[in-house]
Amino acid sequence: MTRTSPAGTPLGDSFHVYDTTLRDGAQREGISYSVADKLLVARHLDSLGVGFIEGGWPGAMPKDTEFFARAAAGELELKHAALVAFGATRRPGAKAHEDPQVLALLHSGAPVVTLVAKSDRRHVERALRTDIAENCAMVRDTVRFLVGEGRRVFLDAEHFFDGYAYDPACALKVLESAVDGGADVVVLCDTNGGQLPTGLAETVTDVVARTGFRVGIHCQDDTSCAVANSVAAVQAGASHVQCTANGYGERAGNADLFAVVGNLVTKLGMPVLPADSAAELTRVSHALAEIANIAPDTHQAYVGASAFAHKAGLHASAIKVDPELYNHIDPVTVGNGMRVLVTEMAGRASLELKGREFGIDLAGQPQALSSAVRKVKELEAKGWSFEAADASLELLLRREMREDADLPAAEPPFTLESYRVLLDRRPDGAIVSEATVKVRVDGERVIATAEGNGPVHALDAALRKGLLPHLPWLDTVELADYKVRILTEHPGTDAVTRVLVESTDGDHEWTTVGVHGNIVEASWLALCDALVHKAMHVSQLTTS
Ligand SMILES: CC(=O)SCCNC(=O)CCNC(=O)[C@H](O)C(C)(C)COP(=O)(O)OP(=O)(O)OC[C@H]1O[C@@H](n2cnc3c(N)ncnc32)[C@H](O)[C@@H]1OP(=O)(O)O
Ligand SMILES: CC(=O)C(=O)O
Repeated sequence: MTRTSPAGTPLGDSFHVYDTTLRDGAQREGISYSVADKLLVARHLDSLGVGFIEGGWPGAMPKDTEFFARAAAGELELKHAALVAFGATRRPGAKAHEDPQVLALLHSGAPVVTLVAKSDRRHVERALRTDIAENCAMVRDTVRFLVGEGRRVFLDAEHFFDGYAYDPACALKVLESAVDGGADVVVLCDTNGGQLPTGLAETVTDVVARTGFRVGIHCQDDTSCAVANSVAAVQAGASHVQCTANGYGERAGNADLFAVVGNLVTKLGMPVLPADSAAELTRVSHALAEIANIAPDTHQAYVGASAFAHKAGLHASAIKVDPELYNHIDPVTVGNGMRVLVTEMAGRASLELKGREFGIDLAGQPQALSSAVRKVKELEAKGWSFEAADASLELLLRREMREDADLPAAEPPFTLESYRVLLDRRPDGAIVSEATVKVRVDGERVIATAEGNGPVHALDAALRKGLLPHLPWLDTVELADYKVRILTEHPGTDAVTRVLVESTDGDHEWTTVGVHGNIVEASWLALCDALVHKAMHVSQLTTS
């Protein structure tokens, strides 16, 4: 079922994108938001245009209570979203208007409250240790009290799918009690995350048909189907979808907001966010990963750095004709971009496309192209890896294209005569490396020696010392990262070392690779490529 407004404008209250990053997302092992983090997350989510932001459980945790207090005091001005306080119904045998946890929800100042309630008879009887009638009274009373106080109330029916399979009448009674009390939406929760899309959709269809209630969906990701389950629920009639940024959540997580919204917008044509928001999905996803202090998942659908990265040569050959042939959407729609990766799986098309990224037109150079493909495959078989080392790949391509007089030289601005590295263990236990390099630059023979805290550091320092008077731009170049991997995958042959060097000049970063049986030589090769790459771009700037 596709719900679109005729004008393509956001669906507003007829469809809810409900974010629970700050509550369910915070239940992920390893996440601990400060109050300032929570305010920042809420601002990002609001900028995206989600309808509801569940801020946490006021009264249960001091940080959540403070978050709502600071939001109410003016630190959180929401343009799109309504702030939601989450909490449980009154306790069995208590009065809603006297239950301190219910009062904390009211006093949070949030205009919307989501109450969690048991809807599986086994939970009611064994975990809550009460009967169905009292459970339903807890729901009805608490909703009615909060609605009477002017709050909009949603009900999260915990363990709904398991409960409905076990005792449907009991599960439906809980929903009826909520609606009787004045709840706007009853949210069917796959709390244990064990559902699969077909069965879950059947239940949603059934509940919508039997009750006519406005139904929402909340899916945990224990079968890795949270996104599929959420989308299936929407197709079956749910008009409120709960999800979290990047799928953060209890155990295996929750439905990923960016994939759920990506699917609803681009596959079902449902304008569930304001018009420009889809293009912000990638940026916001990465910003929220940063705040959670979790490295972004590069393979995340829609927003991951690899979501539109193509490695196989056959893919590239079709993409060369038309990118749509191998992309399920235009990546720009969700603020992402397409990349072509060059590895041993590359063909001529991969290198031609990659060349375009570097500003090199290889289309009319079939021989250079074939020779570059052969070289990439040979080197990758020996342990080189170009997919993470664009700068070395660019140099390789330019060297293959050396016939083309218009291209800047990819030749080193210096030539090596020799280098020597010494390791000195001093009497106090300190280990110091010393390197001497002998190079030719500007027709001069230069000999330079420097110390460093390791052989590669010393080598880098000696090279810079010798070259700096001749190549002043070297002053801006810094080694930003250095990664080493020992490759032992070729049985019967000696291990080789792969070194990746990331360099920066303050404006740009570039990565180069070196492979050799000796770690110092592997590092030297990567360092040289880094400097040659910079030199090439300096000469490009001065000649253009
Ligand atoms: C499915 C979900 O993810 S829902 C969100 C769950 N989130 C959290 O639990 C995080 C915040 N929780 C907390 O800080 C604490 O658990 C609190 C403050 C809520 C409760 O703490 P305590 O009072 O010490 O109780 P405790 O955590 O041991 O047990 C929960 C109690 O709530 C009761 N309870 C559970 N669900 C409900 C409900 N839907 N309505 C009313 N009471 C409930 C339990 O029966 C239990 O009661 P008991 O103390 O009489 O045994
Ligand atoms: C409410 C909730 O987080 C759940 O049922 O999983």
